[in-house]
Amino acid sequence: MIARSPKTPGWLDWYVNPSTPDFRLPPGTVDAHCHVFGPQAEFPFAPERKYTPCDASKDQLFALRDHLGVTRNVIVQATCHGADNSAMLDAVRAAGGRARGVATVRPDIGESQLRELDAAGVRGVRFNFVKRLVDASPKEDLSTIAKKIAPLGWHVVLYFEAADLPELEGFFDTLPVPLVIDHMGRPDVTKPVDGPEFARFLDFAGRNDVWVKVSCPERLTVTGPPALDGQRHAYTDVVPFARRVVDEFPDRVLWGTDWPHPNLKDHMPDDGLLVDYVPQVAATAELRRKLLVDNPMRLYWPGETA
Ligand SMILES: O=C(O)c1cc(C(=O)O)oc(=O)c1
Repeated sequence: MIARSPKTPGWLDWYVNPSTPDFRLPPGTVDAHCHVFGPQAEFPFAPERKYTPCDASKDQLFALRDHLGVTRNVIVQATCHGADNSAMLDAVRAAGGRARGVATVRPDIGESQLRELDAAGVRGVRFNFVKRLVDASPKEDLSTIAKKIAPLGWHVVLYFEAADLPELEGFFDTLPVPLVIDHMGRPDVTKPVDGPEFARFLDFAGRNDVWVKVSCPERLTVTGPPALDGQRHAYTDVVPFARRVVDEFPDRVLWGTDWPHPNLKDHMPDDGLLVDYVPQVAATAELRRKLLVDNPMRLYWPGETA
């Protein structure tokens, strides 16, 4: 019997019964950033984790996928599972080709283990620099991992805060694989969209083989509103930032729900509203097709048709 840990105080569970979005996702849409948590009784959380979440199982993720009209998922290893990828892999395998995974691995991982992950559907590893989520990994270890995954054609998913980009950028430039940036590099949306901090991010994102997820308006918003109670156009302060990224890099942007939304303390988004956010940031049908279908297919299912 596995001892169950209580949730982190103040933890908000994912939104039950999300609304049906007004915006209909195009067929073949990929939710390119979501997670599973446990269930804890089957897949215990890592001892080194910084939070203990609620359970968020693969079946609950697949139910959300079907409700929203999503076709495929990219399931990103959540930090609460450390480098034990079992829950993520179990979900990817169960999706029968309709999911890919992004793993967390240690630098001593062997080639055969990497090949096993690849066969299961993993296409990248995640490097996390957000201090409230992980203890810092030595850069040499991350470089070792990047070198090991390069022959598989994988990429590195980077999660960092905008304020840390100047210090990290030089290191990112040394990584020999495509880079995928979580949550738009977490801009401070109280700063101007044409100000120096976001300009620096756009400059970095403009390099070859850098992809950007225009995800997590619910996490980046300052003014909100939380957009419950029938509001359909939520998170308006984040829209100009995401729109700018979509307009500048239409062929290298990705969208995801971030379900089950770890560590949100003030409100839990209705995932239906996160779908209705899409047409606000991708203004034309062509931009939306690239963001939702063509780009993630090229990165995660190359050679397959949506
Ligand atoms: O901002 C966060 O708290 C967060 C955490 C995790 C994780 O714990 O893996 O993933 C995310 O995409 C976002």
